[in-house]
Amino acid sequence: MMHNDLFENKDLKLINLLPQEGEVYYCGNILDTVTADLYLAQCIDSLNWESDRAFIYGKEIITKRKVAWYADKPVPYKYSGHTKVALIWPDFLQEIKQRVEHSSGELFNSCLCNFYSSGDEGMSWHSDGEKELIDNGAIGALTLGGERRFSFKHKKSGERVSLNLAHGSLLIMKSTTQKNWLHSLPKTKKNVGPRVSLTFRQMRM
Ligand SMILES: O=C(O)CCC(=O)C(=O)O
Ligand SMILES: [Fe+2]
Repeated sequence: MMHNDLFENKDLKLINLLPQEGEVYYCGNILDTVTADLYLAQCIDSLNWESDRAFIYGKEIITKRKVAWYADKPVPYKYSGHTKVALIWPDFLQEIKQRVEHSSGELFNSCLCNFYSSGDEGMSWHSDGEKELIDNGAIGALTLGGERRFSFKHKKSGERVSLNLAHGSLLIMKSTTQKNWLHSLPKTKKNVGPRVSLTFRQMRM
């Protein structure tokens, strides 16, 4: 049995962490530690990790963070100014997707996977509003590995909201969150272990 099912367990009401113009829910752990450890090892060993390329002030850089992208079909997807083609789900990733769908009450057809090998890697302020994504579609982000801080910043007011993302936990961003808020995974000097995030998405396809 999973404990934090958003919609199955009517007693457990999740609170919207954003004060305005968006919806973010932290479900806490949806996987027990043993399962989360196993999935982390499988992700690190068998996902098709590649360095990401990004444009910073017009200059192309290769990120230390690695990414891999999976979907129901081999659809092209523009990310950081580059076009990638999605790979088809390995069985264990499909299994994780079903758990995330069950806990969030949402359906997903793609997943951008991120691998941060240490606290020296992070993700700077951005929102996930690519045109390939369904407008106001939900994103379900499962964390595996080292606990990290995650922050939101309102695009106009600069107002901030932060939380920690635990091993095996699920964060849901939905509604107008991407339109009105930026998010980031700050680097940290703390000695944190490797972290994988599986960000399940709803694409037009
Ligand atoms: O690693 C995370 O938790 C967030 C990653 C993220 O924001 C993204 O993939 O767009
Ligand atoms: Fe993001």
